[in-house]
Formats: sequence, structure tokens, C-alpha cells
Amino acid sequence: TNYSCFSFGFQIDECLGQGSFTRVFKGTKVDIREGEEHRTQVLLKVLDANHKDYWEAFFEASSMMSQISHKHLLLVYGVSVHGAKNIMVQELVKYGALDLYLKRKGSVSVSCKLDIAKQLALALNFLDEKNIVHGNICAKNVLLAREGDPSQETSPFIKLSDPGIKVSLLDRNVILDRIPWVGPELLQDPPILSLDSDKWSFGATLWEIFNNGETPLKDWDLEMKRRFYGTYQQLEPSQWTELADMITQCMDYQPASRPSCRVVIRQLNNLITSDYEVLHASEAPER
Ligand SMILES: N#Cc1ccc(Nc2nc(N)cc(-n3ccc(CO)n3)n2)cc1
Repeated sequence: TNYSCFSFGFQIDECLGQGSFTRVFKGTKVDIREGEEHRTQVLLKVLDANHKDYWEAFFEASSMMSQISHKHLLLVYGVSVHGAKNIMVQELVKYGALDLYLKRKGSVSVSCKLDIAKQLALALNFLDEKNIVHGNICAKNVLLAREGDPSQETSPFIKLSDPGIKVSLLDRNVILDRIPWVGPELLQDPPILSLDSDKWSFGATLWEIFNNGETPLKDWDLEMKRRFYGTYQQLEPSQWTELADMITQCMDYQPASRPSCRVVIRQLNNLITSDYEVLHASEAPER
């Protein structure tokens, strides 16, 4: 793999929040090109000092993202071993993580949610075709680059973030805490991480999107979460049966029975059409 080698300096500005083993900061990347200084706003993901032994997995995640490019995949500028710190430099996506956005906004239209779901399915289909497992699909790792505004006829635009530390490297309790996003097959011994696991996580993320960013199984302890899988439970179904069916199909306890990305995209297109018809039924001319 050819690494595009360029040097850049950056400064850390403000802390924006944190992931599992990282903290995210807004920063500024400074490039010197043809003797000119270019400043770009960036997102700096810093690996926690007490998880330094994860630094290889941390860089693996970023190199996975920088080896492929797609409009719905986050752009990773590079990594820096800045002194004792392991830092991933990413494009700063304007509106940040989708779960917080949906919680804050509370009134995102169904057509926007369907559009976001379809874009996420397109990103997954791209990874699937490259036989690349993401391993951490969830609303927190879906970033909103553009808001949808039905009145302005603008549609939202999302970017899938890096997966962070590979889930199969994590302690069992950390994997348990990722229930219901993590496929049940990852709690077997040995954990089986496959493309099918991303389909399960996509189902849980659909649930988050259509529940306004609500955290599924919020405040459940690890024992209760383990039992959720142990007794083959499903998340609370939506009143919209076609959506509920799609989520249940993605969250099939048999990995091989989960629908392919192409089927998911087709089903989402059907929901979009049916939503459109319902939405505009009132305007339909009297037959
Ligand atoms: N207020 C505010 C605000 C916060 C963040 C952004 N932008 C952004 N850009 C990225 N590339 C990644 C992230 N992340 C946030 C959590 C994670 C964990 O995965 N990533 N946020 C923009 C505005």
C-alpha cells in the first residue's frame, strides 16, 4: 500500500466529547504548500493514554478508512504519533454524531430518516463489495455533514466514521456493553466477526434513527444485556410494520439469514416510495 507521505502540523482546540477509548477534539491542520500556509479545521481523535496498548488497532482502523474512499465514508487525513500521543486526524464533519443530533433535534422528518438510512446502506454495500468489515456500525459513528430541510428541499448527507478499536480485540465486558449493536455471534468463543455482523448492527442503528436517537436498552446492566441475546429477544418494534420487519430481518440471530445490502437498499426504496405516497396522498387528484 502506498502511503501518501506529507507532513502537517496541527493544533488542538476544544474537546468535543469522547468515544470508547478516545477523546475527540476540534483542531486546525496547518499545511505548508508552495511556501503558503493552508489551515483546515479538523477532528482530532486521541487514543486515551491508559489504552496505549491499543495503538496498533487504533491505527489499523484509520488505515482501513484511508485505504478506501467513498462519498459516505469519513476522510481520514492521517495519523500522528505526536510525542506520546496517538492521534487520528479526520475531516471535521459539520454537525457531528447522528445520535446526539437526533436527540437534540427531536423532529427529523421520516423522509430525512429514510434518506440517512439509505446512505448508510450504500456505505455498507460499498464495504461489503470490498469485503471489508466495519465492526462498529451505530448512530454515534454516523456523522451528519449536511442537515435535511424538507421545506428547502435539501436532503441530509452522512459520512460513516472509523470503527475505532476492532471489536474482536475488546474485553468481553466491553463487547457485552455493545449489546444490542454487536451481533450475537461475537459473544461466541471465538468471536466471529463477519460482513453479516455489520448487517445486525445496521438493524440496531435503524432502530436508533427511527427512535430519534434514543439509546436502545439504555441503563441495562451487562447481565440483563446478556439475557437479551440469551433469550433471542428483539428491540421494541416500530408501529410502521414494514420498518419493524426490516429491523427484525437485519437482527436475525442466524447471520446467514440476514438480508444482503442489495435487498436492504431495495426495501428502503420501497419504504421511501410508500412514505412518499402517504405523504402526498392528500395532494393526489380525485380519481
Ligand atoms: N457541537 C459539535 C460538533 C461535534 C463534532 C463535530 N464533528 C465531528 N467530525 C468527525 N469527523 C467526528 C466526530 N465525532 C464525534 C463523536 C465521534 C465518535 O466517533 N466522532 N465529530 C461537529 C460538531
